[in-house]
Amino acid sequence: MIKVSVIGAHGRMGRTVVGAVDSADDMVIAQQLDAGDSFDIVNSQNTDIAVDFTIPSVTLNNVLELVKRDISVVVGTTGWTEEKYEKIRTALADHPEVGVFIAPNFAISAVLADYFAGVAARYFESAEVIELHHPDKVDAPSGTAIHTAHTIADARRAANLRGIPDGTQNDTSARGEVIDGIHVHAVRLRGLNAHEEVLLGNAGEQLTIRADSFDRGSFMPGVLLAIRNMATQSHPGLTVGLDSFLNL
Ligand SMILES: NC(=O)C1=CN([C@@H]2O[C@H](COP(=O)(O)OP(=O)(O)OC[C@H]3O[C@@H](n4cnc5c(N)ncnc54)[C@H](OP(=O)(O)O)[C@@H]3O)[C@@H](O)[C@H]2O)C=CC1
Ligand SMILES: O=C(O)C1=N[C@H](C(=O)O)C[C@H](O)C1
Repeated sequence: MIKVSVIGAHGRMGRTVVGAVDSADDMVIAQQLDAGDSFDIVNSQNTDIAVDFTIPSVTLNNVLELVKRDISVVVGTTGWTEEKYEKIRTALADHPEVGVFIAPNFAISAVLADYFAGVAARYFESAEVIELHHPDKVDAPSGTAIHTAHTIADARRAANLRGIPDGTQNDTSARGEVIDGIHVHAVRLRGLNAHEEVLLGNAGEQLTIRADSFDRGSFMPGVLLAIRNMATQSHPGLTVGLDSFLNL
């Protein structure tokens, strides 16, 4: 049995992960931690894999605490930057057996939308990303949309595409946040869960790639896949993105 400790266990995703692990034949819940709880109850004897679904401002420290305890981690929390990844790589250098896996999105629909956006982006003059979420989300734009913007930008660079046409001359705040040259727009609406649209345009044509997660159960197959891969295969170091485990 894979012993799984959940950090952020009382949150929306944490509760869903606890339920999914409880229902899995090959896993058992070890410890459940939430805000204010000490990491001292988590150790490499009682925990094979820790799963972190907390908040962007604390997740790096949580991961560093777990690495220090020689525990591999699956992370779904958002808010990651290259600087934060580097801090994890540095910490992992002293723990060569330990792995940290971070996924901006565990839903297969979102992972494929990001992948398809990377395939399509080189063929279109214009590209923009719209993410739509429940209004209780603390960060904007979503981690997924930031990742997709970088995917599109990488594809455009590889294809030597020029800048995206945009004649806007007045205050550009209505044009969303520009991430790696790609405009990203965030909608918060009661009734929504997690949704993303990638709009790609040429003269006279448009391709829309859309992924919808209607409930948090959509993330669970990906979370369980990541736990199993991290527990049963050797994945030392830092791995980012569920596509790493999907043979795309
Ligand atoms: N990768 C993916 O597929 C997905 C990622 N997410 C991301 O996961 C994260 C969590 O989302 P969600 O569950 O909706 O958020 P919630 O706010 O519902 O849950 C976060 C939980 O973490 C707790 N928490 C806060 N600080 C700490 C700490 N230092 N140690 C342990 N627990 C702490 C919070 O407690 P308290 O409320 O008391 O502060 C809360 O219970 C977000 O970043 C979200 O974007 C969400 C869905 C899918
Ligand atoms: O907060 C959420 O709900 C979600 N957060 C992640 C993100 O910011 O991309 C993943 C998914 O969109 C749900």
